[in-house]
Amino acid sequence: MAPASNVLAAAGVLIVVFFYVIRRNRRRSGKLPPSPPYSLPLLGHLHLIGRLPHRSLRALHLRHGSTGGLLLLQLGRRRTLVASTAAAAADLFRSHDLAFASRPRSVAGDKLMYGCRNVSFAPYGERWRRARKLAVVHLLSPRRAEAFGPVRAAEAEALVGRVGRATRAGEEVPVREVVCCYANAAVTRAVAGAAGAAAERVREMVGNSGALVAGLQPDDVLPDAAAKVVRWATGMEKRLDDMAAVWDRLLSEIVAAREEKRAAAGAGKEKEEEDFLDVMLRLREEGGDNGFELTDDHIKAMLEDMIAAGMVTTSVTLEWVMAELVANPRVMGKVQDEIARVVHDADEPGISQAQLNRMEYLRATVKEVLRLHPPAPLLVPHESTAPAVVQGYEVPPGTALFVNAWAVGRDPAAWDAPEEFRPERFVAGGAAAAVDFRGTDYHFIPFGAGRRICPGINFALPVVELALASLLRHFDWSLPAGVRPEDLDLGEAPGLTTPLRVPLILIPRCKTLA
Ligand code: HEM
Repeated sequence: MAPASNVLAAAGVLIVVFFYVIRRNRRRSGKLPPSPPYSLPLLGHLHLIGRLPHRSLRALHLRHGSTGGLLLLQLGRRRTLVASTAAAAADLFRSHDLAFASRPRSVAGDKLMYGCRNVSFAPYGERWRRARKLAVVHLLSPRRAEAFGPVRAAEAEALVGRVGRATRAGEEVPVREVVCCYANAAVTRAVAGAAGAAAERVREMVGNSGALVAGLQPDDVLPDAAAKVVRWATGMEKRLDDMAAVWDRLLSEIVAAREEKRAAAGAGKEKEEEDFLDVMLRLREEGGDNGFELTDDHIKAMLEDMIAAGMVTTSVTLEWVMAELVANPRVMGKVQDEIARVVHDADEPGISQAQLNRMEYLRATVKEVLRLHPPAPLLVPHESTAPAVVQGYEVPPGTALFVNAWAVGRDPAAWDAPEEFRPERFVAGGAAAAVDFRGTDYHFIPFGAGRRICPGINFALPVVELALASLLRHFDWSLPAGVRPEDLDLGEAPGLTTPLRVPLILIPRCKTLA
């Protein structure tokens, strides 16, 4: 063949290959959910995510997402599907829950939670199922939540006492600190019986660990070996190892002290008096819980998981409720009137669960806060283990999933006046009176939905409601001099959970205490 025809033939082949590649890419990208156009080598779309990922992701969805509410991002090495509308959340939880029921691997989770031998970060499978069942049956069921009533009542009384002392001393109250102390004590006592100095150490550890798992980690972005080098070079590896060692010392001490006490007490406690640690030790002595292996590491991982998952979320919720109430004095007045109507005997020391159940407006207020400020705005990341076709788009296995509960709670297709703080929508006669957060109303998912829905709802609600009713029954609350409600900064701090950016400081005035 002559050289000129060689060149022509080669050009022809190139043109055919070129058009084949273009067509194939078009066909493939036609099937994948839409993505923002600009992606950088290694980083992918990471440069488009700001300090508050739930806000960045909603902004990206509005510019580049599908009309159904899906967006596909490449976040470093992780292909990530983002669901930002109620319709997308409904489709995922209703039709693809099993495919997306796992968790992406996290080195911080591995190191801090004994190789993910806990519930929250465990990959989907038999081990996760058994660990979750253990926690639900023995700590988080409605019956167990009721049994912990006296612990909650004692801690609510301590909370009122603490605020009362500040009031008498004419001091401002750092709301985050007092509600953290309360939530820590209420959760830690039910989980591990720890009180006083041990509970204080636990509180400090939970705070420090939160900072280490917040934000994007090197292993989210880089291949394993490169991520390890970055963790080592930045000191992250050492910080994680040190933190894991301190947690392990603390949890080992708590477990050993309890084993000693149980051995000394002989037959042990009545079953109703047991905390979660007692139950796990008893089950181990009896030969395990239905095949779930209860090694020391499993027990410590479960304790740490329940304490961390329960304490931060409930205290973050309480601080947000107090912030929204001082920003909306009309709502605060209505909640206080309701409490006064239900608890009319001033000499009654505490507030019973039956009384809390009659406080419809207080419950609606907590719901409205969870709609606007879900403590975990992107839930906990999920990961798919099987291919799925979601709203006609192909999503390959191994894709991480962020469900933006914060954006879903503000979806204008699902909520009237979504940006307004209006608890009335949740009371009888309101547009959302029948809407609940237990996983069937997909436009209201502060606890998630589907298989990985928070199992702690029954435990969390009385903790939050009792503290709130006690704080509002005994005190009037106002902002420090010179700060007007409209000046209050209602921005979030970044992290897996998002407290207020600026810790809330309030002035209480005693209503009922001598
Ligand atoms: C207001 C309080 C709370 C909120 C808003 C909340 C929210 C959440 C959310 C969004 C998830 C992730 C759901 C998902 O991945 O789709 C979760 C998981 C979890 N929560 Fe909660 N939570 C709260 C209280 C609690 C409490 C008190 C406990 C236990 C004492 C608890 C234990 C857990 C556990 C163990 C998981 C992991 C479930 C799994 O992966 O299977 N939570 N929670």
